Amino acid sequence: MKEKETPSNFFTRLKEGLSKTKQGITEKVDQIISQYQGIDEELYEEIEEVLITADIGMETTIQIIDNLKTRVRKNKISDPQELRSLLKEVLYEILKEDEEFPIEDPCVILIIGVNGVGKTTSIGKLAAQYKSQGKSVLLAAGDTFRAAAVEQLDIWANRVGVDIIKHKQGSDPAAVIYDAIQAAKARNTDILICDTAGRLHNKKNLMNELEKINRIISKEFPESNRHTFLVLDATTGQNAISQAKLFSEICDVNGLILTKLDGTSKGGVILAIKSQLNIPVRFVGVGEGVKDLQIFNAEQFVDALF
Ligand SMILES: Nc1nc2c(ncn2[C@@H]2O[C@H](COP(=O)(O)OP(=O)(O)OP(=O)(O)O)[C@@H](O)[C@H]2O)c(=O)[nH]1
Repeated sequence: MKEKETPSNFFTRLKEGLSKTKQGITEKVDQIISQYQGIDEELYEEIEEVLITADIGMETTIQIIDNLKTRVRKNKISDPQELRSLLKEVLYEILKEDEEFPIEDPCVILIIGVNGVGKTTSIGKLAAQYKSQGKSVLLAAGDTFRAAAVEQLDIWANRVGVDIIKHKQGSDPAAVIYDAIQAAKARNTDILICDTAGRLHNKKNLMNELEKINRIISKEFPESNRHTFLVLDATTGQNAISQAKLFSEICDVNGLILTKLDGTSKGGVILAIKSQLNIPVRFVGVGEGVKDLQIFNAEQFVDALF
């Protein structure tokens, strides 16, 4: 029997996916707190160490500790046990979303990111989600560089039951996007999701390629709503931040998909990403299953951690 998707099993999957990050942050903080009778500088230092080792990064950790201290002072708190809920508040403040995130049809979503971060899988999962919401979805196999990329996307298209526009390996990605746009317009497709190659070591080429693709979308599909989502692999920790910085220099990234949060204790990197780069996290990947890509919700995320 097919499992029915309810908010509670959605949250359970998020919670399970974040269990290692929880062990690395919250459970360690709990252990430390339990050893203290009062709040002093040593306690803050121990918490600071936990946050840094959980890949939250120095800058963001300092910000968190400062906020924590301010709240302790303001609320005249002396019991270390109360630090827990204050820390939860501080993390929520960093992660909370203030923008709405509408996907209005027709829409073109460009998926960018280096190889192996989970681009193809995320495209498949997104396609499945939108399809289940009754949207028509078309995929464009714009990663013509890597041998198996088109094949992999094709497998996802079949699995999900959506159409795909593909050319031979080595062909011009911009030509694939051009054809996909014509097909999307002719078929009245709601959402066109485009894969791209992630050759970050060749920054100039990548920049040219993305510029060309963007020019084609602007010219051929000006009426479309556009999103560029950068896919980052949470298991790479601080490396994910460098990738985000580099990609934002190359093009306008207006959303992040943070994958593989399950199986890593480095999920704290999401806090560094949110506070250091001004790019909203839109989706989080918490498993390999088709339903394991969730719209990011700060409140749920923090609840799952505590
Ligand atoms: N555990 C887990 N695995 C994931 C998640 N997202 C993707 N993966 C796995 O990560 C691996 C790489 O994913 P791909 O989608 O092939 O990555 P890609 O970025 O498209 O890579 P290239 O096609 O090489 O550019 C696959 O084995 C996926 O199943 C996730 O959220 N959790």
